[in-house]
Amino acid sequence: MGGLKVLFLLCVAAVLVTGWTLGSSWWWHPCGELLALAASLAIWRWQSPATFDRMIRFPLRARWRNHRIYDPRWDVAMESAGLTSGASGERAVPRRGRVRSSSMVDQIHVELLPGQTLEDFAAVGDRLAQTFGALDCRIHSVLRRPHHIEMWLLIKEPLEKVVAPFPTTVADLAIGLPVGRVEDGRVHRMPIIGTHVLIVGATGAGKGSVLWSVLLALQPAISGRLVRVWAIDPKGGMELALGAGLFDRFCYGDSTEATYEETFARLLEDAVVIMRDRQDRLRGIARLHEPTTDEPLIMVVIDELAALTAWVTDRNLKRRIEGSLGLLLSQGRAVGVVIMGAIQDPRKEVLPMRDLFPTRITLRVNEAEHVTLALGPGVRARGALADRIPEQLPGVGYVIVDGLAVPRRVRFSYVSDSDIEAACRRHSATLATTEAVS
Ligand SMILES: Nc1ncnc2c1ncn2[C@@H]1O[C@H](COP(=O)(O)OP(=O)(O)OP(=O)(O)O)[C@@H](O)[C@H]1O
Repeated sequence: MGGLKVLFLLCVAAVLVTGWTLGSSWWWHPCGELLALAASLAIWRWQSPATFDRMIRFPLRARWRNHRIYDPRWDVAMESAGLTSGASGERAVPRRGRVRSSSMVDQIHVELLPGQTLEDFAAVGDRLAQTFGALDCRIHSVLRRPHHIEMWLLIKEPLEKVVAPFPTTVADLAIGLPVGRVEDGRVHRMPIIGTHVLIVGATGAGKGSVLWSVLLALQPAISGRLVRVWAIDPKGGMELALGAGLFDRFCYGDSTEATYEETFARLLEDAVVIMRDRQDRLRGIARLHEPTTDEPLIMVVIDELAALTAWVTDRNLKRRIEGSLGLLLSQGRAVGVVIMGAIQDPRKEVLPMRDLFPTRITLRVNEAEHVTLALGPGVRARGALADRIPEQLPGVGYVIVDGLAVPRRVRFSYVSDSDIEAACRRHSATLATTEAVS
């Protein structure tokens, strides 16, 4: 902020000095001042576009849009969306507060009328967007103000740009891995310790990019031996094989093995053994396991969960796999044995234990019902319209975040093959250095 103040003072000084030096005649004075002001603003914008936008461009834009769009259309919009109350003539209209703008979104603070809820606004989001000429209208709750909401009117699709992977360090493991961009421009951090992650999405929705965003972000912790990844890729290794160098164990359903599901069952059973062992040692000592090099976090990554829960034909194997998965999902996270799995079809008959995943991400799905199945009842009504994500936006999805009533829309990083290869190289280099030192 210090730099900003200096910049601002420099601009003011430039205006005064130029105005004073050029203003030798009565008409030059205002012209000189104006010219100097314009020049100062141009320099400001050139030198620090982010602060210029935040302090000058966006506040002016908010005022302009409020004056041109929201002021004249507000009452009509509320009336036509059925958000007013009382008899005609003395209609009560929800009060509009401050408007904030960015280049993509207008955010309007609204005070609810007695008896109104956030869901009332979310249910008519389409109408509000249409009336205000926006692409979409999303409703957010306001922290510690249960009678207020924030309307987000999307002027441009904020998640259109592909997101590059974020650089990470071992410290990110504790604070949440940076894996995507939220529609308000912030970085989305995903907690990994103490949770299981379920990724739901139709084919081509970008489930692979979520898996890889997490794995890539974990690379420093994997290289630091704080995390060990056990990967299962039932699609013959097509999705995960490129990053096999990062994994401690990798099962991919080798076609030469008649019962390759046996290897999946064994991997899960081994994870259960570690879980049991840790339970015995941690009982009465700690309630949540903290990863160390001696006791790392074990993350079991499963690319297509349905191949383990629904498509296994051998009854005995199916029972073994389901038994282990159930145990890991219900007891593993406290002792540092967690699961991250992707699936296309979230129905109960395909994934009976889906409610045991505390972190759930829904990318584009084909049916509205899949949103409710994946994220829980009422979440779609609060804005998680995953069935309406266009096919042109792979990697975009909704995430439920602890403490937020409204689902968060995120675009996950796009991880290319060369990003994965580079992560494997970094990992090998770190291991080689560690071995050379010890
Ligand atoms: N985050 C992203 N940003 C930009 N493009 C992406 C992103 N994620 C995926 N894509 C694009 O979408 C395509 C499909 O992605 P991906 O293979 O990850 O989908 P999927 O859900 O795993 O599909 P399937 O279930 O068929 O394996 C990719 O080839 C990639 O080009």
